[in-house]
Amino acid sequence: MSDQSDPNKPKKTIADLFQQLALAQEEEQSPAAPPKPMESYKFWKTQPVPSFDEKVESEGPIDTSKTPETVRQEPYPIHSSFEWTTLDLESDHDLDQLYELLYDHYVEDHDATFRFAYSRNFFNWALKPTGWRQDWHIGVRVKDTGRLIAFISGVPCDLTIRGRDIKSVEINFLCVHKQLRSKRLAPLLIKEVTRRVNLQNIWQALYSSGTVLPRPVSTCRYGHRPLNWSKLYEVGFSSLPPNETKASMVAKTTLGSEPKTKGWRKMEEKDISTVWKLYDAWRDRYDISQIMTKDDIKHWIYGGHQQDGKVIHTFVVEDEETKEVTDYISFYVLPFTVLQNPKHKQIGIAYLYYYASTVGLGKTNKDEENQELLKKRLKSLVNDAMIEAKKVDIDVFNALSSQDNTLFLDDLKFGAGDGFLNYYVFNYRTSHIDGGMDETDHDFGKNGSGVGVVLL
Ligand SMILES: CCCCCCCCCCCCCC(=O)SCCNC(=O)CCNC(=O)[C@H](O)C(C)(C)COP(=O)(O)OP(=O)(O)OC[C@H]1O[C@@H](n2cnc3c(N)ncnc32)[C@H](O)[C@@H]1OP(=O)(O)O
Repeated sequence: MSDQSDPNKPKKTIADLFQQLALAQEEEQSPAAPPKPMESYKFWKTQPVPSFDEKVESEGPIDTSKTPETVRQEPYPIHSSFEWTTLDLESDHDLDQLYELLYDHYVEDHDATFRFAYSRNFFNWALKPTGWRQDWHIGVRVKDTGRLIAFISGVPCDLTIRGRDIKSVEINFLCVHKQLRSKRLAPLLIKEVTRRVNLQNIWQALYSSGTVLPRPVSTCRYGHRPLNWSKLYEVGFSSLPPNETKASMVAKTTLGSEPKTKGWRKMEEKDISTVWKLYDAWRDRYDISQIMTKDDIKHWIYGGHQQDGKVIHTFVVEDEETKEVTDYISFYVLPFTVLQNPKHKQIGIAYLYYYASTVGLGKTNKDEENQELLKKRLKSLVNDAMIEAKKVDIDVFNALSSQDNTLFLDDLKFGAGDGFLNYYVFNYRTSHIDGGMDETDHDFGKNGSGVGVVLL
């Protein structure tokens, strides 16, 4: 039953829900505290990752001994009732099976009121960027029935970490059917994707998880900004804080109806080169960032062929005199399906994606005067992006404490989430990167972060 039908049941907060959904964690935990000693990580202690207490003397790859020729050439052995499969995301059959697996088994809230509503466009965007490889869309099927019961994916994602360029992949959508949990299938999937990536002479990978594993390079916190408070309240997604009324909450969260930044418009194909230049210069601000080619910008930020505006929405600011693009900002959309609610079927969710502004170019967050200007600029860009999000039926706008987001999260009324998102780099040693939280590790910091990558 949904919260809606039981007036005595406390409503979830947005933070609770995302903690359960996106971060797949049971309870709030301090990002600093490993949940178990290194020795208990039966799988991870065998992998080239730093242990929790290891001091970083010099940054760089951990295991450099292998070559594609010395990598195992055949898939790892798997239980006789299962078989490896490579998903063909061009085929409706495989796309449907992936959708069903993730819909039922990826992440859901505890009383199953909300589910991620993955779309074909979303998979095409997330899993088929420039240079994608079908053999990195790895599934496990039941041999007799062909049913898909597990999945893991890799996509190309070259990185710069503290000035050093690293050929790499991003690993995501690791999922095992609920009835097959705790049977060590996850380590098998991870080893198999590692093997297939290594065969391409790539030895590093970026991934994120709500789960604490050895050892995060950084940890960020989610912020959630209601855009349609009444609807969030009606579906049991938001609670009414003490000393507030429904009307006061609506008033507090209402945005203007039109963007205010002068020269604001939707990104067009002709902007790709300029946005690319902005992206590339901007990422110098961060300790870890993704290297993007012009084609990557076309796919990830412009949205490639998906110009129906369903997944990625990007806006630019064009200087009214020079006609130069000076800023861009983007968000992607991944809604929730609402189950068992008489009034609402879906909640629109947006996630802040990449942005850049000439205001911060060539500057660091040590430059106090520029930080003030940048803060003002980002507040106006994000505010306008949220107005655009509202226009496409987004009900809640999410942003992490990564990038320079802490310059606006509090002022733009993002509430801090309860969960943390940990970032990892496989087979690479690097000292901790600032995740945008303050010294208590619980509130947003004030001066940006070192994390310039956004993972889906
Ligand atoms: C160079 C190329 C390298 C490429 C690879 C880079 C690494 C990529 C790494 C993957 C990045 C994924 C990024 C995302 O997609 S993060 C999203 C993860 N998915 C979900 O949360 C969906 C719901 N949950 C599930 O489907 C399952 O619970 C999963 C599949 C998560 C675990 O299945 P299960 O519950 O049935 O467990 P098991 O018995 O098979 O295995 C237990 C072992 O697995 C370790 N475990 C648990 N959760 C995670 C996790 N999120 N990342 C890495 N390891 C994880 C765990 O500590 C234990 O190891 P150890 O404690 O004994 O040591």
